[in-house]
Amino acid sequence: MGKEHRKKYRVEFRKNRAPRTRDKDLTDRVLNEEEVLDDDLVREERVGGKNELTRRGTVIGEDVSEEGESPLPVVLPARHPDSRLGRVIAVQGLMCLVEDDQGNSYRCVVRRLLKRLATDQRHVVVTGDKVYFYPLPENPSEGVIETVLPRRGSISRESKGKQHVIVSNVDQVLIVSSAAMPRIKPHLIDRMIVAAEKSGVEPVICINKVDLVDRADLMPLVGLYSQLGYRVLLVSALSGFGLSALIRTLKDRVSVLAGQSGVGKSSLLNALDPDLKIPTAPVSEDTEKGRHTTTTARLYRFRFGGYVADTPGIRQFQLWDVEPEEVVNYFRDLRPYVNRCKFPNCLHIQESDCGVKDAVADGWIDERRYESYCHLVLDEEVELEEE
Ligand SMILES: Nc1nc2c(ncn2[C@@H]2O[C@H](COP(=O)(O)OP(=O)(O)OP(=O)(O)O)[C@@H](O)[C@H]2O)c(=O)[nH]1
Ligand SMILES: [Zn+2]
Repeated sequence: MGKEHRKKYRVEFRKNRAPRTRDKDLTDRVLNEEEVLDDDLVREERVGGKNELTRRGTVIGEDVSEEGESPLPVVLPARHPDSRLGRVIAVQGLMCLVEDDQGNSYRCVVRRLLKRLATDQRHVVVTGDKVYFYPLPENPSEGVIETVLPRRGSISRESKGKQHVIVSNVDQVLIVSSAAMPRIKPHLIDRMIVAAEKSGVEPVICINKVDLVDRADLMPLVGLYSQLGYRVLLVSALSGFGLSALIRTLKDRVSVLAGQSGVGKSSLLNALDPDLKIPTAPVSEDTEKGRHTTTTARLYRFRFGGYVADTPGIRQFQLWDVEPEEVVNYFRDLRPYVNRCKFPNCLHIQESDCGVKDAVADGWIDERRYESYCHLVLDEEVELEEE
């Protein structure tokens, strides 16, 4: 993708740096308390077919990672007796805001041992992480994060060869576009599908403003994506059409809404849950140089259950550093034909004896999808102007 976008993203990143924390007292208190616990390690053992967390042979908690996920690290920091599961909903400097499953929130610091374990990561804990934490007895609204559970479906950006996670454990990206004003841009949808697939997050295509068009006109597009196995939702924030289906999709999951400006992301969130207080005013730009700041997103809880992750940068959910050879892997309609190409390093653009191009010519692959593929491989910008 073009340098323009990357640059733009970085600027937005800087704008959103978290304020410096004023919670030195809490940090100090916790660090002192930790000395006692640091050498008391917990082992993960397989007990009765499940991964159990044990301290000196006693089962103290069950591994909550789902089947097929990477197992927890073998040695984990000790569990505090009051330890419980929570989800990080925001990271502000050294503080993390953690919510338990009842929706109570705690301001937490990260245990020092945990920080030491993560050597090459700047942020040990990021928004979206599932963690074990314990509240402090002297102030139950404050706590300490002990363990971060394995992540999956993280949205991250890459800079200088390193990956920076903006939000972890995202279940789905809602690719929001509008049926009109601005007109629908299938190439942009394809681009965001690739970004979602690369992140390991399920893309859901959401076409807003269907009140402005005849829905029958959208059917070819809906059919195309449905055939590829993607969920497509037709909605209108204005008329309320399709909003109950959208609520069912968002309920109890962590979602990101992405899409170009003006398609109605804010209007949709407002229509779904007017109590959702997502600030829209741009954060003032910080020009301080030489200090690295990473913005992570923030999770907002829907009143019907589930979260939406948001930060201005995340809405322009873009491709970061997808190599040309990699692109075809994220086009599920092109992928089956690559083994028919003569050249193993075929990019399916100019090469002869190309299985993908043959499939396009024979009508097995939608031409427009193939064009999207070519745009992405050739690093061409998708038309973004308003009509
Ligand atoms: N007709 C119609 N207009 C809508 C609908 N949803 C949003 N709009 C209008 O579209 C415009 C843009 O909506 P926003 O919600 O600000 O769009 P956004 O995607 O959040 O835009 P950014 O904040 O710039 O990313 C507003 O004028 C809305 O009133 C809809 O379902 N139908
Ligand atoms: Zn080929």
